[in-house]
Amino acid sequence: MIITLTLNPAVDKTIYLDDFTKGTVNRVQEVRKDAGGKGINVSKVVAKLGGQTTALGFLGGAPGEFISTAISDFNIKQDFVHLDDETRTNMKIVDKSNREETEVNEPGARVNAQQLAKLESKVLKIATAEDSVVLTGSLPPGVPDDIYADLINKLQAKDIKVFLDASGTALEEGIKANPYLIKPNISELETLVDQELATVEDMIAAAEKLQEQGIEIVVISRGGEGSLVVSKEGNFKVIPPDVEPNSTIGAGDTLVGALALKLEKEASLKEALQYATAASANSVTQAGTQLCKLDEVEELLEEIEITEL
Ligand SMILES: Nc1ncnc2c1ncn2[C@@H]1O[C@H](COP(=O)(O)OP(=O)(O)O)[C@@H](O)[C@H]1O
Ligand SMILES: O=P(O)(O)OC[C@H]1O[C@](O)(COP(=O)(O)O)[C@@H](O)[C@@H]1O
Repeated sequence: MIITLTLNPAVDKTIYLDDFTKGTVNRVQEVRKDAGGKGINVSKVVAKLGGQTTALGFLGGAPGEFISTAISDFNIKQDFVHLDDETRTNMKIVDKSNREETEVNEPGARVNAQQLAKLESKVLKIATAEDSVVLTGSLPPGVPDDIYADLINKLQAKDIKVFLDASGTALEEGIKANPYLIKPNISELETLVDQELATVEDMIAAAEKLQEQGIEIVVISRGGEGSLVVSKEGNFKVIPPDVEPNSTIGAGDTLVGALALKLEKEASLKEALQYATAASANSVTQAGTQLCKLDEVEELLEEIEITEL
């Protein structure tokens, strides 16, 4: 089973308008609300692709209830710690005139030490060596920067595979515990290695350093250009098909969720990359944070190009 941990869930409110202009009144044409936050999206992807998943994390107030109800419709098991403060709402602005996306993410509901300890004991109790755990997303106020490193150490001591997708200090601290797989995008990787990465060679070299340190698989996501992957099974360049984008929010979570699902089912890394790239390409064609659809993902499989580097 794929267990996800979302310390900072969000209701994703996506608004669509023409010619979004800062510093003036903008009139919205369409609005949609989705249950979001990185781990919750990963669970949605796993469930949509037919896998078993449990979502853990913190939820609070009416937005928390919205998320809980929405994900129960997706056949996702859930075991959240409830907070007094409200779960955040993140605004996603899609300008239809140029397809530009602007994200405005709130800091999230504050978590205290007792609530964090309760969540930590849940994940350590539920997860077994047959499971993979996905730790992902920003840290809400009150959570220490080394939380992911601490959890990775404890979970990996139980032979559990841990996937980490985070940014900034949470990622920098988290990789010290050498998770099984990380999925930085280019800017996250540049911050991590403190270096501009202009070419594919630079990106691969940066990922190889992380792999030598002990991370088994480094997937560098590159938006519409696909991904570069460094692993013991080889290094790969993966190119998605051209698709008509609607909202790219959640594409990274889709890549991670589909990879976790396929790798758990003992697909080769190359097969898992093909499937996850089809899933994330399909995800960008859907409105808001709806993510992918199984039948449409299967239709895209033959269009994925994978080259061994
Ligand atoms: N415009 C696009 N067309 C096709 N696939 C895309 C597009 N944008 C993103 N993807 C797929 O989604 C993956 C993750 O997207 P990316 O934007 O890099 O992640 P993140 O949202 O984490 O920054 C990419 O590696 C790619 O496979
Ligand atoms: O925890 P963060 O970094 O603020 O990100 C949360 C946001 O990221 C998302 O999970 C989307 O992430 P990706 O576009 O990177 O896949 C949204 O659902 C959510 O609003």
